[in-house]
Amino acid sequence: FDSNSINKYPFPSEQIPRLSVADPETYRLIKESKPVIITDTNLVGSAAKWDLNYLHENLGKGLFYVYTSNTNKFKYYNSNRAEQCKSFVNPTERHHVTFPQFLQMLKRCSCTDEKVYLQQILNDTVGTNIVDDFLQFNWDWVNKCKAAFGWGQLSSNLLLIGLEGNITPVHYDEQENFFAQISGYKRCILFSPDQFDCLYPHPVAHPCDRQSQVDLSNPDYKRFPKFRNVRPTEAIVGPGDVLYIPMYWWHQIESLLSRGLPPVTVSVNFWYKGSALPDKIEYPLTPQQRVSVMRNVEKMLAAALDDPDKVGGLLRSIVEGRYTDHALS
Ligand SMILES: O=C(O)CCC(=O)C(=O)O
Ligand SMILES: [Fe+2]
Repeated sequence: FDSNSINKYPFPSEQIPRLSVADPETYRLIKESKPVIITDTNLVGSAAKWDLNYLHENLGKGLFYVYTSNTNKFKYYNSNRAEQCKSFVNPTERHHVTFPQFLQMLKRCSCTDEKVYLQQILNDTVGTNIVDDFLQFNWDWVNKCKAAFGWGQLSSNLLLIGLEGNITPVHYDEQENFFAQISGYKRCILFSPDQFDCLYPHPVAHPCDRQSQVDLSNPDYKRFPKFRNVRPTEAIVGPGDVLYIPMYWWHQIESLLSRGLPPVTVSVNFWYKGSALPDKIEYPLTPQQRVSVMRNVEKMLAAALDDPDKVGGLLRSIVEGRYTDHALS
């Protein structure tokens, strides 16, 4: 990758450890819900040949979700909620197209400022060669991890084909993630769930639930003063690397400029449901459990008031002058 293409940010960061699949330390970190780059897993080795030509020939006639953006940012939004919310302006446009149509869109990008990003959950419309490659993923290893960490079911594998320079802005997911890089390089900037207050996510009922309101490249410190305290941990993943993104960990993912051709990055993630609650809750709650509690409170209020716009006012009535100035004593 081209190191000149690495964005500069106004915060210091640490490096995510990079460890072998054979190193016991890898599993200690995953057990503690800490990010780690795992090398030599051969998790998606059978997909190393998934370049645009091979995918074109083998992906089949199904339809793919492709997003277009007039900036290089692809902020996720819930399209059902976006439709209900009149004042919301979609940050990207979503298209449902065949793979050849996606290739056309990629070609067109080279002469406009528009960027495209294919993000499609792998399904049974793919051709037999892709099915064979999929079956040769290192299921033995991931299944062992799933069992060892008590994770729930594999919920999906998202295929991501992005253009260099594409950015997925900072957000968190409610699932465990083995993020497998196939081709090209991505910079992954992660923030632990205890930095919730610094990252100011949109309200839970908002179309951009789970996304931070802060633009990392141009933070509005007036609105988001605590963003000054963020301390991420980051790494660059390349072909063959697997990044463990723990549930509720914030992440921003940036496709770096490649020196070679074609200028695309290919990744497949493995999203797993989190582990079941322990029999006995221990206190203090973990930062992850705290986020989960906050989400539930917001959801209950939105449902009870039957109007997400009224949640803020009610929360203010509870808090202001009552929990703001005094300790409980
Ligand atoms: O690779 C990307 O651009 C985003 C991936 C992501 O956010 C995820 O796998 O959870
Ligand atoms: Fe994500």
